[in-house]
Amino acid sequence: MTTSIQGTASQRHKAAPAVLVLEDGRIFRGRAYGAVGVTFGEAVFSTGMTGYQETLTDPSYHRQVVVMTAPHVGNTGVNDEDPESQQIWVAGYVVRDPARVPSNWRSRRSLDEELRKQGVVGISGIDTRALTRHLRERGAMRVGIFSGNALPDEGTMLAEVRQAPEMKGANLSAEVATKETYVVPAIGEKKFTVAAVDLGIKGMTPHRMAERGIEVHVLPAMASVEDIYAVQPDGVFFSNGPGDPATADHPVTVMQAVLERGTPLFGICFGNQILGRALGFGTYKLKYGHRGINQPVQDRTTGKVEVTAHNHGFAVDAPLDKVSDTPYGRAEVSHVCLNDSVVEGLQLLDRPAFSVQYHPEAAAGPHDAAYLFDRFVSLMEGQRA
Ligand SMILES: NC(=O)CC[C@H](N)C(=O)O
Repeated sequence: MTTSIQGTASQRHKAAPAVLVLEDGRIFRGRAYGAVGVTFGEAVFSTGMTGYQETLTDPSYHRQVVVMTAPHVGNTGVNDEDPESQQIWVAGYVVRDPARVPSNWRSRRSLDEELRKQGVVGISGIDTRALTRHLRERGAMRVGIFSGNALPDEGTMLAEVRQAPEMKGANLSAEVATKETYVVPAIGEKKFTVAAVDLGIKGMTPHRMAERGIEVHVLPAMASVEDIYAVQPDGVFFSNGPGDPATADHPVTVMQAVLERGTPLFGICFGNQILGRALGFGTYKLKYGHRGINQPVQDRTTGKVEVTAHNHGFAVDAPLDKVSDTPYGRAEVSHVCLNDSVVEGLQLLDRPAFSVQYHPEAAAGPHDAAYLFDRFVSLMEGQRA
């Protein structure tokens, strides 16, 4: 144990210098954390104090550099049970004060080690509170992290950041989704079959369905309507995922065909934005998004407030105060964020379809919204009755 403490401390002492450069010219200097190198992405902040493994492995974070507002990160190390996908997806990782000694009965290795193993460039030792306040004031923006002993001058780094692609207009689902269909079997007795379109799905989502007796066929992002109906689904699901929903034309068209047929439909996060578009609403980029595990959302059908996990930078532009007429019948905003009145859920009144912008699978996060998976089951039961 003593050796590992000394080892970690001396490694950190020796960590190469690192610089974080925002596209508006603001610069933070710290030390390399994880892999040494260069990375670019969209700078976003997450306020979750726990669940860093789930955050890092959520495919929706593809091409984003995540700033953790919690000052201590890595305290419980890295285990083999909590990842939400096969790899870390964040483009870069920004922490204030990494754990010197990870400690947890499930821990297999340190977070620093895992980031290095997976080639994820990070930075530590910077004022993440100041950085977060900056992003709140100026909005999410492009960022670069540069680490190593021979760094380019500031002007060169800034020019490189400004050449990196923006999140607005990015079409990324196919880069993270499965290439082949796979099946997550029902736990216990099988009651339903669901076709889940993988736009960047988190592992906990099919698991939450499997727990309810659903056999989940996870299909690639570019799956066709025929591919979906080939599995004879009782319901169709559209997952979370990275990128700008305004670019996701293929899933929108596919979803419209599902709505047309009246198959029970459920969407989470990107899936909610796809439903918004399928109904004819627009989407827009939020100034700095919602990312964390304690966002208050009101379910407008019951009036109940739930504390929920979020990870979204875009939102649906639908009217809060009226029922809308759409090509698939009447639709309404079912959930709303109590911090800023952003649309957090949609439901159709004449067809069995609904979606939420946040994460009822709760990985990580509170379980307040688990009832939404039961609502999906009720829709499928209703269709059979
Ligand atoms: N978690 C998600 O599905 C995110 C959806 C979309 N990429 C956004 O940022 O809003």
